[in-house]
This record gives sequence, structure tokens and C-alpha cells, in this order.
Amino acid sequence: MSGPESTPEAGEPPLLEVTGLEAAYGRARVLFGVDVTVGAGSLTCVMGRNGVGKTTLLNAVMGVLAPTAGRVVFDGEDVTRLPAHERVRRGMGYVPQGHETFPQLTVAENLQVTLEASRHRDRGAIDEALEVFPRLKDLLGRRAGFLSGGQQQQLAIARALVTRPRMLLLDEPTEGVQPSIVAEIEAAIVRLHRERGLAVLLVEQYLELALRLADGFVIIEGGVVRRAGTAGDLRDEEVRRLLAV
Ligand SMILES: Nc1ncnc2c1ncn2[C@@H]1O[C@H](COP(=O)(O)OP(=O)(O)OP(=O)(O)O)[C@@H](O)[C@H]1O
Repeated sequence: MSGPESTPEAGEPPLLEVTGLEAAYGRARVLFGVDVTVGAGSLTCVMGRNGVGKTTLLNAVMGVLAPTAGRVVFDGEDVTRLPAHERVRRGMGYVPQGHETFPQLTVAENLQVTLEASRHRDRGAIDEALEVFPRLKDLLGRRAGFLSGGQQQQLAIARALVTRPRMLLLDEPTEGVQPSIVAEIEAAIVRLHRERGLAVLLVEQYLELALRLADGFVIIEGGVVRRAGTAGDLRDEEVRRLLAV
């Protein structure tokens, strides 16, 4: 029988709905009306060559950069004008490019500071985050600045998890990370997404990784979405052309 009951997700609003987003640095316009959606529990990959505006998109979605036009709706609420910390309270967890941890603080202190700033303040959230990255348990007393790039990236994701997000925004989490830890980070994203049901908006340049992880994707070029689709479409020739350096 056809009808809404044959497609259970039909009619279910996405967790994140970005429409017509525009952003600029001074007079330099970077985004010209970008639409992206992330369904509850699904993983959308934002792709595109260097400098096309992927980080700018995440910053604007998160409220780190004020968009010049467009709307960001999270869980049915228009959050376009809310500051970033209010978006975190509503369940958006952000891991910016370059994994900005506090270098002078230990791993434990980095997690503790985030917990104290979060609404729930449930210590169990730190233990849950450490379960995702068990390697960090042996490094709790080490200053973040002395961790390897890959370990810092794990700490940055763990910090975002401490706020108990429903959605993670990850900006190139495997960039500059040694291969052994890339595999751990990928496995962690898979677990968070498939087992814990977190929605993910992932900026990722590498097609192979996107092919393994994504439910859906958008490719940005020149500040607009050139192509959007489901994971299967990522195998298209046009997609490869749009991503070729
Ligand atoms: N703070 C800033 N001030 C001025 N221009 C900026 C700033 N940040 C980024 N830009 C410019 O905006 C454009 C988009 O940059 P953005 O970092 O969003 O691209 P990206 O797709 O994330 O690139 P990459 O893959 O290299 O990280 C680029 O031309 C960049 O030079």
C-alpha cells in the first residue's frame, strides 16, 4: 500500500534545516544561499575543494559567525540569532577545525571545564566521552598542548560529547592526524552515529571516508551547493570531478 506509512521517515522534520544561508567576511561574500539538512540520527557530509566555504558554513550554522541572510532551524526552533553557547545548550556540539583545546590544561581539566560550562553538569558525561576514546584515559594528567595532533582531535571530540549533544558538527576531524588515529576517529564517529544515534554534519574532503560514513552529502563550490544527494550518488563521475583538485 502506498502512503505515508510505507515511508516511515516521510514527513518527519529534519533535526537541522539550513536554508538560504549567506555569509561574508567584511565585503568578501563567501556563502551565497546554502541549503543543508541533517535528519535525526543521520550523517550528512559537506564536501568541496579548499577554500569553497565549508568551515564558514559550519561557523555560520553554529553561530560563531553571524550569517548575513538565511535561516538555521534546529529541532524545530529558529536558532539563527542565538549565540553559539545557546546552540550548545540545545544540543549542537561543535568540533572546529584545528581542534581548539586548552593547551595549558590537562586532559582531565579540559573535560571538567566543559562539564562546568554545560547545563547538565552530570559527571557521568565525562566517563561516557572517555568510553568513546579509551586512549585518553591514560592521558588524563597530561597537558593538552603536549598531546599529538590525533590525540588532541580525540580530546576535542570528547569535549563536545561532554555537553551531551544530539548533533555533532565536525570540521575535518582527520586532517593532519596520523593514520593509526584516523582509524580510531572514524570508528568513534561510526559508533556515535550508528549506536548512539547522534546526527552528524561532517566536513570531509576525502571521498573514500565520506563513502564509508555518509547517509547524504552536499558539495559546495563557489559558495553554493553544486550537488546534493544520498551516499549512492557519491560514486558518480560528476562528484569526482567536483572534488578533483
Ligand atoms: N576570517 C576570515 N577573514 C577573511 N576571509 C576568510 C576568513 N576565513 C576564511 N576566509 C576566506 O573565505 C573563503 C572560504 O574559507 P573557508 O575556510 O570557509 O573554506 P573551506 O572550504 O573550509 O576551506 P579549507 O578546506 O581550506 O578549510 C576562503 O576564500 C577564505 O580565504
